[in-house]
Amino acid sequence: MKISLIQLDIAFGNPGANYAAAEQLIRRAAAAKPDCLILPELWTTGYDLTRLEQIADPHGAQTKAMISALAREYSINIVAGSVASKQPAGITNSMFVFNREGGLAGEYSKLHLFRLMDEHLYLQPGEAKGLFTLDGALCAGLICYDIRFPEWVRAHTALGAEVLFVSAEWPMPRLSHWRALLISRAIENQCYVIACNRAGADPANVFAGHSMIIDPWGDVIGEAAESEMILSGSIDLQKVREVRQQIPIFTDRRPELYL
Ligand SMILES: O=C(O)CCC(=O)C(=O)O
Repeated sequence: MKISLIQLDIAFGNPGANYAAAEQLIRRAAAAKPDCLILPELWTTGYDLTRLEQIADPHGAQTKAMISALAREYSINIVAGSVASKQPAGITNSMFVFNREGGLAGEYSKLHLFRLMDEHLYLQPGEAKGLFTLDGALCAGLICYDIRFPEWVRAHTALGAEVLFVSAEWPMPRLSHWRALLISRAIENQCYVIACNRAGADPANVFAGHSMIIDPWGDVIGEAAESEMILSGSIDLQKVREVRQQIPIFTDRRPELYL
């Protein structure tokens, strides 16, 4: 499975510019015929939280229409990062996943809102897991701060997820945490981690880039620099099965004693 990560530099509070830039990069990445693309977190608005009421995508409709059409046109799977999606009960930070036919394969709303960046004041948290299937592989979607919660990640891999797709707007000052947390999640869950961060800066933060592809042994098989770019790499699900057989942690774990 060939994956491309679109490490977009997001225009602050400007959905029009971001839809156009993302479409251009998706078309460029799709020309190389990957099996799957992934975008970063909140890629239509960035962290312009105080204006989300005006700029969030109602029901994610514009995002879904654009990504579904591109997935179908190129016959690729697209993990559409996350966008601010305006629902009757509030605004969620939601990931939409489309399959090669352009059908909605999954939907996940960020469960852990990041207080340090005031997310809890403007967003409603999700309440459900982010499992979905792409080309027969069971995958999980996670959003940024979620990777600091190993028990949440395990809730997905204990059900069989073999690939974790992480979309993020992770700031530069904690780049060392980003790398260590992602590598740890890959090692302890013996799965692939495909983590797409944004590039660039907004009025409050400089973001780290460094999108990563990590294999089930914890080896980094691809890592972006800081600026806007497309990172590509291949994953082989057989490797997940081999590592899980070699060190059978899912057989040896004793969850009944962990509470
Ligand atoms: O956990 C962190 O350090 C960064 C999290 C974050 O930026 C986010 O969830 O948006």
